[in-house]
Amino acid sequence: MKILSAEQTRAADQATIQAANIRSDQLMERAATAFSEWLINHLSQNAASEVHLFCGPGNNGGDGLAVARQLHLSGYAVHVWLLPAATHSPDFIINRQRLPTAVPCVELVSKKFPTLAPRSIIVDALFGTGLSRPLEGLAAEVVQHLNSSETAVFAIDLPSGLFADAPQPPDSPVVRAQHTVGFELPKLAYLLPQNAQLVGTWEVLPIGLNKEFIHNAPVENYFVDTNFLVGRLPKRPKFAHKGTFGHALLLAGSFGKIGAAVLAARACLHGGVGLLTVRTPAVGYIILQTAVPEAMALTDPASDFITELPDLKSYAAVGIGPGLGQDPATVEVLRQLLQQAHEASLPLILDADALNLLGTHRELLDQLPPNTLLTPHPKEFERLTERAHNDYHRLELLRAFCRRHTCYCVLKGAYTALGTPEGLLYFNSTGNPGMGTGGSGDVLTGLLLALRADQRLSPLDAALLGIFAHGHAGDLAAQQTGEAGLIASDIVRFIGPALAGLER
Ligand SMILES: NC(=O)C1=CN([C@@H]2O[C@H](COP(=O)(O)OP(=O)(O)OC[C@H]3O[C@@H](n4cnc5c(N)ncnc54)[C@H](OP(=O)(O)O)[C@@H]3O)[C@@H](O)[C@H]2O)[C@@H](O)CC1
Ligand SMILES: Nc1ncnc2c1ncn2[C@@H]1O[C@H](COP(=O)(O)OP(=O)(O)O)[C@@H](O)[C@H]1O
Ligand SMILES: [K+]
Repeated sequence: MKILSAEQTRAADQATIQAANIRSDQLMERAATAFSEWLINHLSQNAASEVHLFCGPGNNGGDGLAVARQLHLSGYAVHVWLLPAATHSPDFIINRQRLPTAVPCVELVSKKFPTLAPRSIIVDALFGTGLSRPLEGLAAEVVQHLNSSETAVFAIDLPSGLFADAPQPPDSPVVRAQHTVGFELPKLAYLLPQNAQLVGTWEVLPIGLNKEFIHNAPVENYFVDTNFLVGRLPKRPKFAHKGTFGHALLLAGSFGKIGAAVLAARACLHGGVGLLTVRTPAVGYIILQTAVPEAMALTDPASDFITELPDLKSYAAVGIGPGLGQDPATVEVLRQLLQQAHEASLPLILDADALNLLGTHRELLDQLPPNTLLTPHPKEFERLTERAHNDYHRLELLRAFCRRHTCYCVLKGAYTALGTPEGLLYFNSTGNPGMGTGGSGDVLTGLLLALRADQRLSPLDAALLGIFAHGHAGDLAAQQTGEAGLIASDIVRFIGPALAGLER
């Protein structure tokens, strides 16, 4: 799915109105109906005594008024509270007129805000994508009042005060919603950690926005769901053999961290690689051969760290980093790997300590072969770049980093973001907080290595499929283990089922 800017969302509205030959108030009615149906469905499980709708002067307020009418006609006890304004949008005015007189509708007055009965709910329809500046004055007071009440808030399109695709100044008032319900496509604001307490859980409802407009809209951000990827993983041909799927080399582990190599190796095998060779320090030999008999062990002469780069000529892709440690000899291995992989156009994946080494030896960043895939968590990313002021800034750093180094970079977390050399960002939709557990990232590296070794996949598809399947495997595992009980090995067990759903 594409993520449109606030401006493009308005243009999509207009394109839909023209192409479908409908009036703008008819499109508003669609949006309001979708929201009302969602809310009624939601409330049937959590009975509410009263619904209080707080409506602003624009189309977000117009949506709120249409929802108020629909809920009233469905038998709900509804109260409308209007934010006074000098001007109102035409569709606000139409829906104000359509509001049945039986619905109490009152203008908000400073310091005389309504006290809400227990078990009532709030619908926040003050401001949506048309927010043009931070809230102040009466609007800010209303937001503070809503946030201080114990009542659950359901936001239409955006929690009021939050910009759809830009940061607001620190401490500017924003509604804290339990749920945010948007239309057709997700907004960038939904996906950022800094907005988690404001947006709450979210979903988007289809309202038939013009497909052609969306198809042609140039965007920098995508939201990757099942539909986006399904069919992108090639099936394994009948007469395929292990050579078809590539031979991967994994350099991982150090004394005390051979487990990281084991996890990445298992994930790589479950990711469908044809052959896997693992380079660990000598201390890892018996552990690896015992824990992962399917992998070949190519042990380093040194006991505790990797100190020598093996010959690379048989491999289709190389992954380096999980549990690697940061011994000076390992830096030289990384330096040689970057150089030789560049010469041989060998796909590379860099994770964990390989990234930390890049952070302390920044000159190596200029040696990254084109299309290298890096998988930092935010702290590792900071070591490669700089400290971000906020989540939007971090995403711009990611875009710039990928452009500058012609690389793919996976910024891990909830809604993991993949940056591409073109400066595009792809946000992943799968995964759960149970995956915040040691070794989850090693599993991702192994899986990505398998997909990069498969020559049938582009670098972009390999990365997107790997990130999505990793999160989905975590979700499948959590159904059995619960989130707290989830460990990285559980993710590995579900890689197969997660990939199967994506096959062509
Ligand atoms: N395609 C879709 O997704 C569809 C979207 N739809 C709905 O439309 C919504 C967008 O509506 P919208 O464009 O009218 O903007 P909205 O958010 O109501 O605010 C604009 C008003 O607020 C005012 N204002 C702004 N900032 C302010 C501030 N800080 N403090 C005070 N005032 C401020 C601004 O005035 P001005 O900036 O001109 O001074 C103007 O009066 C969208 O979120 C969704 O709910 C559906 O109906 C149909 C399909
Ligand atoms: N709250 C979350 N929601 C979704 N995915 C998560 C969440 N927390 C962690 N993950 C995923 O788990 C993995 C953790 O990686 P990382 O931090 O490198 O762990 P480790 O270093 O322990 O292996 C990443 O792929 C990340 O996207
Ligand atoms: K709103």
